[in-house]
Amino acid sequence: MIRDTEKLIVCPGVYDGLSARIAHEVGFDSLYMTGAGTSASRLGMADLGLATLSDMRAHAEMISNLKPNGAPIIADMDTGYGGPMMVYRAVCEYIRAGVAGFHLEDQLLTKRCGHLKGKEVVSREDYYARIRAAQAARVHMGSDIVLIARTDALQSRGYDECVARLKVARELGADVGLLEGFTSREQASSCVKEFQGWPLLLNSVENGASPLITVDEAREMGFRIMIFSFASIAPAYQAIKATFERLKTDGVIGTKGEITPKKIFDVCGLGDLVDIEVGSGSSVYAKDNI
Ligand SMILES: C[C@](O)(C(=O)O)[C@H](CC(=O)O)C(=O)O
Repeated sequence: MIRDTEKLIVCPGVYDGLSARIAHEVGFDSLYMTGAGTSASRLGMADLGLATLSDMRAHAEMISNLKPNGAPIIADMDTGYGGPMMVYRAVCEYIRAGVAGFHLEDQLLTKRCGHLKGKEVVSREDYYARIRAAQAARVHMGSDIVLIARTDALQSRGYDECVARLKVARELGADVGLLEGFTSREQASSCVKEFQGWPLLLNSVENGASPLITVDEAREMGFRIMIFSFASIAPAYQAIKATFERLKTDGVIGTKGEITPKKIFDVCGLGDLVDIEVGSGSSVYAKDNI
């Protein structure tokens, strides 16, 4: 998609099957599987490098295959989960899982969310080794999976170091760049100019380390992909907590009447599943009997 359009691709962050289904229901062209959200939903753990390749790959595979041939999924690949061999393996696994694009960063394996303090990055050479391994994997697999080079060096090493790292990542074959945690709009805008002709991705984390930049502003600046990492996990937290509090105090959940169990199952593909069953000649799940 990034190779076929000049438009800004807007990806809501999804963290589980239901949030991915809701993104499909609303009709987004592309989705982002957040690592922070995967860690929270799959492990119940903070985004501190605890999710393994197996956790991430399994989650990405489930989300990517909810709608085969549907909106492509960009998935977080964190640090690549080890040295170059492991990065190579991670990319091969994401390709087999049906992921359309992934971002690979330069934080230490003991990483943390890009919007926390105290981030450290590996040396330039170690980072480039990760990018080379990722590039080799997709070449060997004959895959067009999109390689997004991310740097988290801004906090500890400054803007110029980020630009230097991304320039080499571009030379090594990365399709897209991601400078994590811009501290101002001016910085975000000048970064796009710096890399004119090479697509940049903007990670929007409301209430995170960066100023709020709207989709229109990002488009105006020239970003080509925008992900909203917390677009489902933050509102889910808010809504679930408010509901649980109501349950505790009032003894009811209080959901609107139209939110029936069937409504939720419809969002989760009930119609398509029944079509498969009926089309196969079975009447167990007939349309008028469910
Ligand atoms: C983009 C990110 O990698 C994610 O997991 O969604 C996180 C988001 C976050 O935790 O704020 C990141 O920016 O590191």
